[in-house]
Amino acid sequence: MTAPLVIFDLDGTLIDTAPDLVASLNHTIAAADLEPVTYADLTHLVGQGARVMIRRAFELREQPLSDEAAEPLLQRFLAHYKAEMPGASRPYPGLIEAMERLEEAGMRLAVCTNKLEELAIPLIGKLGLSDRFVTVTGGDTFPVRKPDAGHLLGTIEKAGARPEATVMIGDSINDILAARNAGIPSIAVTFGYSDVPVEDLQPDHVMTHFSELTGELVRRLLSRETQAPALTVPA
Ligand SMILES: O=C(O)COP(=O)(O)O
Ligand SMILES: [Mg+2]
Repeated sequence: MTAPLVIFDLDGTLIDTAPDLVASLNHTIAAADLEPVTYADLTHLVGQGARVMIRRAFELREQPLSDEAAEPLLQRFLAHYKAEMPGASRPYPGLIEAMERLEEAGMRLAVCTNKLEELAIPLIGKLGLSDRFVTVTGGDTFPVRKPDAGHLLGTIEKAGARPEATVMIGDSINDILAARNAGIPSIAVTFGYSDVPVEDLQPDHVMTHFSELTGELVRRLLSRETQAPALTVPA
């Protein structure tokens, strides 16, 4: 039997990257004389990677952005973000202990993020987390990205795991929809960058702190089909 796999989203789930995303985005859009964005704005901008984040910032400020103008702005963002990395970004409280618990329970861990690989992989490395994950896939690893099921299924395949034995943990609609599209259980964290209450996304479980993440919880979510008959009311 293959070991269960727990897949984590990155921004807003594993790592609190918001201050650095806001700083690099504001550095980027300042070149086009756009007003800086705030943390509250970020919840509407983040989720589909840097290119989309820049485009959404222009939409927020009701400014046009041509494809030709977007490319140098993306390069400006990447250069700034890479130069500062890891900046103020830190793992969320309790993450390391939670990962250790899952490893001790015989589970394997992976990352599935819409962040570009060239940002995600070094960031995880600089925070000393690389050895924890069997694979890290980014928004540009496959032809599709979250919420497309292909991103999660591709991550599962790279990890040598099976969809039936995988749980997804994330902070946004992209993560919960990707899990639903791939037919795997999802855990939504409340401490990330969702622009709606995560309960509204109807994940299989809601988590307010990593202290709640145990092997027992993962196993319970994986066996939900077998649990379902026990919940039916006898005639
Ligand atoms: O950087 C983004 O826009 C999204 O990244 P995430 O998928 O790790 O949340
Ligand atoms: Mg996220």
